[in-house]
Amino acid sequence: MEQRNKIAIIVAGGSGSRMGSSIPKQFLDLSGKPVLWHTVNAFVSAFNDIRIVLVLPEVHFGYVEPWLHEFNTSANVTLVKGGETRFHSVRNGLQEVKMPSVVFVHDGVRPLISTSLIRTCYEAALTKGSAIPVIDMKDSIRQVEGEENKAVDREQFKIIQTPQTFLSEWLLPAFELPYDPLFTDEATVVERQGHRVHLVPGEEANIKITRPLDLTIASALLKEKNS
Ligand SMILES: Nc1ccn([C@@H]2O[C@H](COP(=O)(O)OP(=O)(O)OP(=O)(O)O)[C@@H](O)[C@H]2O)c(=O)n1
Ligand SMILES: C[C@](O)(CO)[C@H](O)COP(=O)(O)O
Repeated sequence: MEQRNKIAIIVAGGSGSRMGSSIPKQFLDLSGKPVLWHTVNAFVSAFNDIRIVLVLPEVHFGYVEPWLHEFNTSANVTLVKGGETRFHSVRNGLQEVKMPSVVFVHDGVRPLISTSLIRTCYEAALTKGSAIPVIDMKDSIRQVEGEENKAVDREQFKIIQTPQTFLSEWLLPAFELPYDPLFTDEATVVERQGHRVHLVPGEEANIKITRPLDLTIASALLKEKNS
């Protein structure tokens, strides 16, 4: 199979308002290392020829410099300034994609991503153009409209994860579209450009650290993973 350059855009440009911590959640401690360290480590462990683009608020560049050298030996890590929304942070990161590549876009706050899911996304994107990890819903869901609410069939819905992975020739033109608040992930942007996105099975453990409880869960999952 054809091989491609691999580039991971890890977005960590948010402020973590739902976490409510004094420093953004991507820099909080998770089992002795910053959350973001675990995320970068997963990509570097998946491929030894991957390039990492780390998108951060400029004021926080100093937070990663103490440990970045650990990864700069095996991977080439570039720091890029974050944007106003996740979409703008991804767009800033994409400026670094200058050659035909498979591009992973991953939330910096999903530190439990496995190397096998990263590799699966790469292979699927090579053949299908894109790979979007999804998991099933396990709760019942209801649609709320004003004062009314009604049950809906959860089999018709999936929970969307990252890394959302694409051939660069799909992703780069899509990110020239004007921003729309509905662009909460890359699949939505690429779909707006006219592509059908390809879903792959995600992982229950690939949680997004959003609120304080998620950090407790991530810590337990990491202990189990490393035991
Ligand atoms: N302007 C932004 C906003 C978000 N992100 C990143 O996108 C990922 C998913 O976003 P989310 O969990 O919503 O993070 P925050 O925006 O930081 O959190 P909150 O919405 O609670 O403020 C995170 O890794 C976050 O750092 C980013 O790079 N740039
Ligand atoms: C990209 C994402 O993680 C897929 O589930 C999600 O859309 C990010 O949403 P957020 O509101 O920025 O946390």
